[in-house]
Amino acid sequence: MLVKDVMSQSVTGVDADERLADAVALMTQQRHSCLVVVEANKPVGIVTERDLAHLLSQAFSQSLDKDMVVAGIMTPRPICVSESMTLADALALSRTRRVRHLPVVDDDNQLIGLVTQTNMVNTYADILAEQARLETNLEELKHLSLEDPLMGVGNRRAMEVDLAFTEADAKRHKKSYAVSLVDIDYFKKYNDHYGHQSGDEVLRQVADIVKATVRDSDRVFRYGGEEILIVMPETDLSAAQLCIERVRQSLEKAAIPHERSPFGFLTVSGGVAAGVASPWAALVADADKGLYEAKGAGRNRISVSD
Ligand SMILES: Nc1nc2c(ncn2[C@@H]2O[C@H](COP(=O)(O)OP(=O)(O)OP(=O)(O)O)[C@@H](O)[C@H]2O)c(=O)[nH]1
Repeated sequence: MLVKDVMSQSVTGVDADERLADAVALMTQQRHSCLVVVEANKPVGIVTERDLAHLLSQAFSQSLDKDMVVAGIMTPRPICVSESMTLADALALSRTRRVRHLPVVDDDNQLIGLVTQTNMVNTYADILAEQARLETNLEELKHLSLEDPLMGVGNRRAMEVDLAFTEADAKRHKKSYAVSLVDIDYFKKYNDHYGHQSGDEVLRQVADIVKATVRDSDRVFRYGGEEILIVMPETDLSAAQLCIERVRQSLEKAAIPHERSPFGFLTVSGGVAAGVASPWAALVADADKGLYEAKGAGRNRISVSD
């Protein structure tokens, strides 16, 4: 935000030898809080309400000279700024130099506007209000977001929407759909041994391998923690088992070192379930049972719950 974005171009420039009475009349008429005194339109002074108040206080003690000229009360050498100065710098200047009015000049020092402290503070208040509004929007957007930022796959909310759609579609077309839960083996030990940050990196790596292995029509979601859920539309149980077995083998081939696993590298276990008219929550529960059995049977394998 620059000075030119907030400055007022309605600024009263007066000659230093203009009659003060006329200048003040002009100021009142135009409802300006200051006059910038110019010589060939170059600011040479400034008369503010404060100067007039000072004059008024003198008027109580002595009679006013009716022919007094503007130069008689102006503050000489006003602090001028260029229109390309940032608002923050202009505000800082007005605060440190204790001036509330900054004439704005061009490269030739010609008066082109005026920026006041009130202008600037009001604009900042507007910016802060706008910022607060944008932050609220961002929070809402994050909430509405459908992607898990760590794994770069769909989040649980996206998963539920997708599963409901896939279930309805399978029922309508009387075609089987399948789900699988895939879980990294000994992941707690991985975190403990390599650190949580490496754990995060490996989660993304595993998600990438899963995405690259399944069919384009299959969809991958983070179910929670280190568990991944795969939705396979138009897929029966045996085809789903083959697909998830390929995922397991892809992980084996990637041979990501895991010193604390008895396999020596990172492995996954999986459970698979399929059905035509089954509610998706029932299929996910069956896949979870299969996963539990695969873990119990020694890990690095795929199971189907009976
Ligand atoms: N780095 C990292 N770790 C996570 C994240 N989410 C969950 N975890 C960790 O994943 C680990 C899961 O541990 P467990 O449920 O005991 O499973 P496990 O150690 O893989 O054991 P098994 O599944 O039985 O082979 C916990 O230590 C969690 O802290 C995450 O986003 N990042």
